Amino acid sequence: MASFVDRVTLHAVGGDGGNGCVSVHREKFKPLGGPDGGNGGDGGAVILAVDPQVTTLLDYHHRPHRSARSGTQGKGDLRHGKGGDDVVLPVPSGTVVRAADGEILADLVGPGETFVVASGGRGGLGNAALASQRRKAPGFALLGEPGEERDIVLELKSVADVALVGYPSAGKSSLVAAMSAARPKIADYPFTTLTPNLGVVEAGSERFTVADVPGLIPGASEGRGLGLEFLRHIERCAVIVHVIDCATLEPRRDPLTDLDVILAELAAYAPDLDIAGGRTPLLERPQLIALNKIDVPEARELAELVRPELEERGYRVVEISTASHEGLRSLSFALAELVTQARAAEPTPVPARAVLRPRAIGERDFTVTRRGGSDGPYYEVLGGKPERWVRQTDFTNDEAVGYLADRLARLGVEDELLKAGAIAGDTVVIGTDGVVFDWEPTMMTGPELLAPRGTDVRMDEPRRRSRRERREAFHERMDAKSAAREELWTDRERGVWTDSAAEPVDETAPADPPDDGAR
Ligand SMILES: Nc1nc2c(ncn2[C@@H]2O[C@H](COP(=O)(O)OP(=O)(O)OP(=O)(O)O)[C@@H](O)[C@H]2O)c(=O)[nH]1
Ligand SMILES: [Mg+2]
Repeated sequence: MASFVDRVTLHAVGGDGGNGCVSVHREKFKPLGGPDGGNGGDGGAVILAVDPQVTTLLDYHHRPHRSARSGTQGKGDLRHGKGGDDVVLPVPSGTVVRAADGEILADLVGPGETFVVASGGRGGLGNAALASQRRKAPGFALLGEPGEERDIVLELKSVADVALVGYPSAGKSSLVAAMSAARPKIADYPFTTLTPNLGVVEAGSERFTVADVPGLIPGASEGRGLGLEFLRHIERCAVIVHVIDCATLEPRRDPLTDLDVILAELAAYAPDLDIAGGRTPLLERPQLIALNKIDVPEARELAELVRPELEERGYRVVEISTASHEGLRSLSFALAELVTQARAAEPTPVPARAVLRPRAIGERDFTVTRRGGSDGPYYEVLGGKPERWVRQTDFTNDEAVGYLADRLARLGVEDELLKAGAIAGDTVVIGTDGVVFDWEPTMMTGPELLAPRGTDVRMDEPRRRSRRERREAFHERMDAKSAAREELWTDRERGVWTDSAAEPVDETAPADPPDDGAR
């Protein structure tokens, strides 16, 4: 028996970005040729795309690891690296993408819908691209970033207007085959159908899709007989048709009990409320009963027997035979009517798309947090740019490390570190992967540490004091001087004379702190 697959875990890895190149132009009689290292190519991404031709996730069950190619390195003479090609994985419409923890990342409904599972790393800039007025010949290049790596769960929830539900072998697949051009597998053993078969039905001017859900058995809502997997497919269908086998010879089964069993299962199943079309409880959707196999005489008798009772319960009942095609016409017109009503009630029964979470962290922002570690406090810097820049840095190259420091300072990371209370020598961790630094502020002199970057207390003109203030200061100095002198004389009289007392107060002390070579 083929394995039942409409839920798979996919491991996707984006391609790495190629490294930038460090190179200097060489030409005869041109000694200073300038930098000409090319950029690395970007890595390819792994992308899911809805493809109407694809109906199952079976491929990903067989090959769950998918990765895109890396970009190549830049080369001298301004040759840029080649980008890695994206890997586009076709998935059926109705594929729900979840993170490993179950959170819904995307709901892919309708052709052309895409979702980037793992983006490729950016290529690093070569030294030509890093050259600027200030830095004419960079002796370094940026590293390519590693590609993103992500595990996701793909789940197929079929998208159709009508879902056919019922016991195994009730004739659901036969009905799809009889009403549409679809040719599903039909056999007289239970669970022939493992993934839904989709067919397009035309009734007059109406067109709608019908899906046969794999057979349901008692306990399906608790997971018996893969029931939960099967029930999932009904979530998005607007109309439900109960296909009931009137010719079954199994003991303890008759149309009425069969219906009750299935209804109980549908009632017990609580669908996801966060996907497209999953908002109405299953049993509140329009339903119709198809009593099947009336080409068998006993079945026709039974159908006629139970029909009034079902109608009494409020159901619309159609007697059909997928073998003789009896009743199929009236069934498809009845369905067309229900589908039209459902579409009118909810203008978009299947919303084109619901990507429920926008992509990752904002690029501009970063945070600096002081944390207590086992060996003393450290400062954690998180944010798209700082983390990316660290990944791009070749730490064996001092110039590259200096460039990183400049970039971080320009972004304001140093200011924030100062504000958070960091001092030189403190441990700074950038990114969740934890690249650890002993922080050395780019300028190490005193005043800069006391004031934010770009402001230097030494540059601040001291305020010119008012005449009164100056006079007061003068008097203060004079008072101090005479007091000191008096003290000196009294000390002399007592016969104590010390060198230090000889210089009581330095009158010439400037108002500003002395420039004692702090630079
Ligand atoms: N006589 C008769 N046999 C039918 C009719 N419809 C289906 N069958 C038979 O019933 C058996 C089961 O049919 P399927 O269409 O595979 O049933 P199913 O409901 O899709 O079954 P699962 O996929 O196992 O859930 C097959 O042997 C069919 O030939 C009918 O109208 N009359
Ligand atoms: Mg079937």
